[in-house]
Amino acid sequence: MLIHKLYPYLSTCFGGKIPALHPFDNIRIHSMAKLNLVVGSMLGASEYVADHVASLLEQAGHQAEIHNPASLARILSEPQAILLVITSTHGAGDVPDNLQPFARDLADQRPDLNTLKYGVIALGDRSYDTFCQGGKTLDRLLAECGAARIGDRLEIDVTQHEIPEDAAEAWIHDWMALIA
Ligand SMILES: Cc1cc2nc3c(=O)[nH]c(=O)nc-3n(C[C@H](O)[C@H](O)[C@H](O)COP(=O)(O)O)c2cc1C
Repeated sequence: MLIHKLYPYLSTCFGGKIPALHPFDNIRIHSMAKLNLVVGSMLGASEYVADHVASLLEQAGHQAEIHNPASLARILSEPQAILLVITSTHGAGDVPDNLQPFARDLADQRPDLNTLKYGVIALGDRSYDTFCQGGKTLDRLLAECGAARIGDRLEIDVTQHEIPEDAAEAWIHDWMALIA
């Protein structure tokens, strides 16, 4: 707020050519969010991405909690929190084993998720016909239950990104602007 104290003096020095300041011009206002990061991983790559994304979210002032394995009941208990699914694909387009109970409960229970907002980071290998199918399946299930996706789904081709965290980092900065 020092600039506001100095404004009359500076304005005089520069012949009154400094534009008037709004009292809140030097205060950045953005809201902080609680995010639940739900992880699907067999070999660890998606877990590394989740850890990295969680620390970037926290550096930006948000609250990030990693759920691995995730419980649908626990996620439903915080409908105001934003859900971020970070999952790979295994088998022939399958959701990783640790995320299967969550996906199965969503498919069976079909909860009303009209107030839930979510994002998806999908890891996969483009040489499979079922590229990123795990992430696509979670995306479809959440949308079918009425949840609203924020931004586009990120699909990381691990054959093109030796360090998937780098692709996630580039994406999360834009995505954070959408949740602020
Ligand atoms: C046995 C096996 C099956 C896979 N099946 C698919 C697939 O169907 N679609 C796809 O996009 N990627 C597939 N992948 C690639 C993985 O999704 C990719 O390696 C990912 O980085 C693994 O992440 P994770 O370590 O978090 O499990 C498969 C990988 C393995 C080892």
